[in-house]
Amino acid sequence: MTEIRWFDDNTSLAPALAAAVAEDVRAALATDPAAILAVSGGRSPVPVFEALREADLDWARVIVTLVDERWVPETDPASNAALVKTHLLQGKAAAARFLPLYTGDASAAAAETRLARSFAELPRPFAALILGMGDDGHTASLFPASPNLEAGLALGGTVENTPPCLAQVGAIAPTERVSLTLPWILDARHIYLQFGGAGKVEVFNAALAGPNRQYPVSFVLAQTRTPVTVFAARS
Ligand SMILES: O=C(O)[C@H](O)[C@@H](O)[C@H](O)[C@H](O)COP(=O)(O)O
Repeated sequence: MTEIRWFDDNTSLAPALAAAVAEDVRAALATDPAAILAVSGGRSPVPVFEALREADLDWARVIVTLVDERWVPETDPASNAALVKTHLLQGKAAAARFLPLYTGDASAAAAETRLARSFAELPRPFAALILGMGDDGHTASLFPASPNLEAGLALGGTVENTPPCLAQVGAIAPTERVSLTLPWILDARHIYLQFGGAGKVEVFNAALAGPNRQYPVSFVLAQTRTPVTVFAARS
């Protein structure tokens, strides 16, 4: 269920990934009143966002949300919401509705119930979901160092018995994060995993070997429920 598409660099990868995601959203809008797109933060998605925002879609029927968030307000440079608003929700895509994860609660843990209510109202599944991957094999904010990684992976869990969002603390000091849990990540018609650089290629190959808590992304690659297309840049 995992296809791998190789590119020389992120510059050549970005338009191809944007086109694939746009096609998934378009297909969802052809049958459903709204399409939900979940995206990751970090540096890699920026050129993808800037290509995707120009896609000819009925953006007014698209809901964009995040796969994870650092627990900071949008005024903070670490905010994924700010990244998405700056690079994706511009131009044609400005018409989309945005569902942030940062709620202003004192902590991500305090916001979990509120976030569960927001996600319960979303039509499912996600039309498309874009994941990144860190040098340590993390994806979303499911870090090997997270003390509650097991709760985030919720192996064997379903969207019915697993909260959509869980705080991930202690993984990245000093910022607490909130992450979609794995069952909710997998509740998508199509998952895209994007990464680049020789170091990450090595981590990716290790994660391909099979499910391994040392590389949380491996649980996305090992599952057979949701199609995964990897967009990998060699440099
Ligand atoms: O909030 C985040 O930082 C992301 O969701 C995170 O999981 C990201 O996808 C990876 O860390 C890769 O980040 P880069 O694209 O910057 O390498």
